[in-house]
Amino acid sequence: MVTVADQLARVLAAVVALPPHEVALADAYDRRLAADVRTLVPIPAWENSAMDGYAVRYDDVAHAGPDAPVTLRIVADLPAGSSLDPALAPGECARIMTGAVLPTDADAVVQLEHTDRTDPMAGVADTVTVLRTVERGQHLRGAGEDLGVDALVAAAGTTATGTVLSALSSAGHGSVRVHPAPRVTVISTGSELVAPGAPLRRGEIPDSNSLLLAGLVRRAGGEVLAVLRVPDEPAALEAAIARAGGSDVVVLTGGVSAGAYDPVKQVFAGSDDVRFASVAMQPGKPQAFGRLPSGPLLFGLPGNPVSAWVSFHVFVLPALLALQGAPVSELTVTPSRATAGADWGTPPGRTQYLPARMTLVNGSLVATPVASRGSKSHLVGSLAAANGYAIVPAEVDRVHAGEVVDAVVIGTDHPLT
Ligand SMILES: Nc1nc2c(c(=O)[nH]1)N[C@H]1C(S)=C(S)[C@@H](COP(=O)(O)OP(=O)(O)OC[C@H]3O[C@@H](n4cnc5c(N)ncnc54)[C@H](O)[C@@H]3O)O[C@H]1N2
Ligand code: MOO
Repeated sequence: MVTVADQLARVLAAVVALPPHEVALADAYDRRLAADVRTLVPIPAWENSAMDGYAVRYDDVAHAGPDAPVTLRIVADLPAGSSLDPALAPGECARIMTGAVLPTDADAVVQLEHTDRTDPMAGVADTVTVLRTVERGQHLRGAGEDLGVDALVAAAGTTATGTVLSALSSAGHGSVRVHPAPRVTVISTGSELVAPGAPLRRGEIPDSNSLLLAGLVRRAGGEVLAVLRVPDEPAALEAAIARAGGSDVVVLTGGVSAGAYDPVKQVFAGSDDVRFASVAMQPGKPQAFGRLPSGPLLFGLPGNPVSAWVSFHVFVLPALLALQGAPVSELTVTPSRATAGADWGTPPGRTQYLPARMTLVNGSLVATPVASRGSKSHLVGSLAAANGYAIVPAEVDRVHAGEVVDAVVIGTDHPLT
């Protein structure tokens, strides 16, 4: 048997990030940046007002107060977006709105509540009386006070969230180079599989892996090109694989162990392209991985649903992230320490990946098996409650409630509570 680390190393050695392309910011959501992005314009772009009020010369209002009101002549009105730069002589000011560029001659803003013109809808008067003094520079937002020109906004590998894209747009960018979404074909093999909801004849079961894997692929940033279901016949599998030629990744389930009708084994027997491995993990022992001559990476995951779920997180997810340009540091998860919420048994000689409900109890992580029968690979019903998994070393025979274990929070399925 090979170790999980060796199998993952084999997978990652075969993956290079997909070639980047330039897309409009609005089309970049959830993609990874292909290069560091720096500011083209400062943020803020202009020195501007933080308040609705009056742009003044500080010296005019330095001594203003309730007992010493200062009346100024209003010579301009500056809404946000105005390109005007009115000259202000001593005793003059401009009405200004939040976000409008400060006139070159002004060096402070008096908010309108501190004048006798408190009604913003009343139109611009000829004069305004300032009833309170300000600091020099008060209510100004300096050009570049957040980020100057040529400052780093987001590093290569960052995911383009709405937050990141808003920063890139503010930095003067309209488009950005990103790695595309990996295109993935999901293939379920098994003559026992029928469409969800179809009545079951003796021996048949619903094909649940198709939905499982298509969902996980999308969550991981992949684009699901096709979801195919094929019987345990090599010719049918070969036809499905031929259809998947335009994909970056093919994820197959089933047919990778020792069964008499396991088509994946039959199709790739003796192939240099796709290799089979017994990995020292439970679930997830039988694995196939390689690159098809037509280009796509191929993952042959065990058909048992929990095995497929675990195998996805351990091997396919890191590959999908690497294809999208995620930094190396994100490709291997560093488990958290969690307290076991119950006793459970573990398999001999294999690292256990136990689907768990992760919760926070008094601020500390607790990992509780989602199935009373532990990590058995067919327990697909209880998998719906999992939001993480515990990782138990091969040499541990049994986990007792209260012991500390390694665990990974997947998090997005059920928030930690
Ligand atoms: N003699 C041996 N038998 C098995 C071994 C072994 O080493 N020697 N390994 C066992 C382990 S461990 C696993 S895991 C499974 C993996 O089997 P396969 O990948 O060949 O998968 P299948 O036999 O096709 O199916 C296994 C199981 O999963 C169900 N299944 C398959 N596809 C789906 C699907 N799309 N949706 C829902 N359920 C699915 C299938 O009906 C089987 O019950 O092999 C063990 N056997
Ligand atoms: O390794 Mo299998 O994946 O135990 O069920």
